[in-house]
Amino acid sequence: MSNGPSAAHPERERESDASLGRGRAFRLLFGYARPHRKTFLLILLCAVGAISADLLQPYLVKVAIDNDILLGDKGTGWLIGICAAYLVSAVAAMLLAYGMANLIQRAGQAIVASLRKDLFEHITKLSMSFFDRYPIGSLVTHESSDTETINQFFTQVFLSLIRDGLTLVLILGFMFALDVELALYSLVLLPVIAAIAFAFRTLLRNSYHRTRTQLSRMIAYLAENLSGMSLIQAFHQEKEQKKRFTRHNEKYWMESLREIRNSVTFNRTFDLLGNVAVAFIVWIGGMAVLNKQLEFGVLYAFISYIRQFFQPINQLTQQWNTMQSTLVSLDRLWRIFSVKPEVADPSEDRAVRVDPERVAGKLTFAGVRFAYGDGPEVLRGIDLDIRPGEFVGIVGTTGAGKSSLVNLLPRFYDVKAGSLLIDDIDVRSLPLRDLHAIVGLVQQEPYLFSGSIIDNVRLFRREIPEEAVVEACRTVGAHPMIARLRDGYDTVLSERGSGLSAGERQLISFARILVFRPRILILDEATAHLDSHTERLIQRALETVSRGRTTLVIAHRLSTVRHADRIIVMRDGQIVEQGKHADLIKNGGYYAELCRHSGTGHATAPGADGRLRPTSPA
Ligand SMILES: Nc1ncnc2c1ncn2[C@@H]1O[C@H](COP(=O)(O)OP(=O)(O)OP(=O)(O)O)[C@@H](O)[C@H]1O
Repeated sequence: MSNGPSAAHPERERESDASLGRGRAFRLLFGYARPHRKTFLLILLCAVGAISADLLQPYLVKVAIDNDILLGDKGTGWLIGICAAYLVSAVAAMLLAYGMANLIQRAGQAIVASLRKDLFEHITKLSMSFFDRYPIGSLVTHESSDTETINQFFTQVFLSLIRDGLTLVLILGFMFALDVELALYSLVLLPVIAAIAFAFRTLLRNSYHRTRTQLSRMIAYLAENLSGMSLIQAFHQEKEQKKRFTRHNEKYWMESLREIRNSVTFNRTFDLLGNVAVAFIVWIGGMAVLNKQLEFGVLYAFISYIRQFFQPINQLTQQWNTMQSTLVSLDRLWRIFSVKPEVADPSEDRAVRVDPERVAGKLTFAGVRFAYGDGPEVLRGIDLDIRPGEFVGIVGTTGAGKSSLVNLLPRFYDVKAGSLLIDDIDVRSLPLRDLHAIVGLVQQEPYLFSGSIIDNVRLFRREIPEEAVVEACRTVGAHPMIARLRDGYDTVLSERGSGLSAGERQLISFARILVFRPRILILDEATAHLDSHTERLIQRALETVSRGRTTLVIAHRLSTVRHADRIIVMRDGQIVEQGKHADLIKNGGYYAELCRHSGTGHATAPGADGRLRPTSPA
């Protein structure tokens, strides 16, 4: 009966293998950098200008020494001219370096901002099965620190490659232009420098990784403790947790110290090498000056260049760590970007367009089978027809498959076999936008965003007038509770609406339903203990909201569904009984047993607080 796509080969969510490699990760990065190529060209020009101006200074001093000071025949005017040129080059170097730093920051931040935006957009489109597998904490890290590492790539690694790389090349150019022989002597130490840089590179990388690992362990431990604080206090675990935190803290401290020690040793070794090189050039060059084979100014310029030669090598070596973490971050981001949503919009030729307002709300589950990922089947052949406007209660013990069943309707997951139809149209043929306008959801733990109550009801859609929101809240009975709050509808809720009780959050979700008017309503009843007043409010709100729409209620209290048109009883992924409350009780089957376990008699209807308690199957 299905007119939708076959469920036999659902599109699998694909995660790229690590084998995608760095090439593709870098291509991702350069794709983001491409729109800024003019800025990068400007950065390059600034770098060439700034470094040339910088390196011109020792040359100007050499000219002053050799052509004027030592000869003494050009007069003060000429010397002042050289000094003025020196100052101009210093100011030019400063301004160009300033421009370069600003441009690179601007390009880096812009790239990271668009990367972050795209990543967020991509994540919001991924299916629920992805979120089942992927820890939320990791996604937060990707969105915040991985993208920040990429910014560092531009503002540190890339900057260093351009600035320090060019500096090295230009210094060599100046040195060879001044005196080839002395320039060659200066390079004698190069293999030693390379060997030391190579040895330190491994040391620095290892200590960097150890520190990052310890830091993330400490943060993970901290996050876990903060979210479980009530449990820690209730079980007086403060001392034990403090001890464990101290261990993490000390390990991080030790690793940080070791990292700093390595880095300082590396820097000072380079300083020492620089001084050895200077001493060497003073010796070789000094001898040449004494033998009148070299001008004194050239020796001065060489000493200055040698001093400047070691700094860029040091900087470039230090960027190795950032480069490594950029590669790791890029790889992680690429893996997320390459995940394709398992649940996707139907292709153009398969899509069936409907007017969500005109949907009658008939539901058909035809041979539905479902499992999470490659796990065991949790729905094992569900056949069910629900009339438009019918009020259906779903009951069963914990893990029976109630939530899994209703989660198929908004396509949080797709069936593994069989089909699920709304007004005889397979849900997989409906564009997701239309489907989500048809199916409304009130979750067990309704999610409220940080923002005002009014925005939470109308979900930030400013075109929905305030009056409509107030009207909806009045209808579901949430208005008196909201009116009591200091800022009424403008009260800003904290994270996840933690200032409100579970029942109050559900009332706000009911108001959302009235505002958005879906034709089918799914309610996962709050299990948290509700006071009898809120419970009554919810019961009344449910009656109001379900009027005229097909309603599926996962009930944890029998009283909620006692008057349902039909009660569906689930066990081990199957429907074992269905019918009206009185009939089911009369049949004396599994439902009747559930009622008995929930503390209500067999013969009598469950009382107002008749809750379904988990019980082992009879
Ligand atoms: N995201 C998930 N990933 C893997 N398995 C899951 C997931 N959600 C539920 N399950 C498993 O599927 C089975 C059915 O769970 P489901 O949540 O549908 O039951 P339920 O009847 O709604 O239970 P409850 O009344 O406790 O909410 C259970 O065995 C559960 O462990």
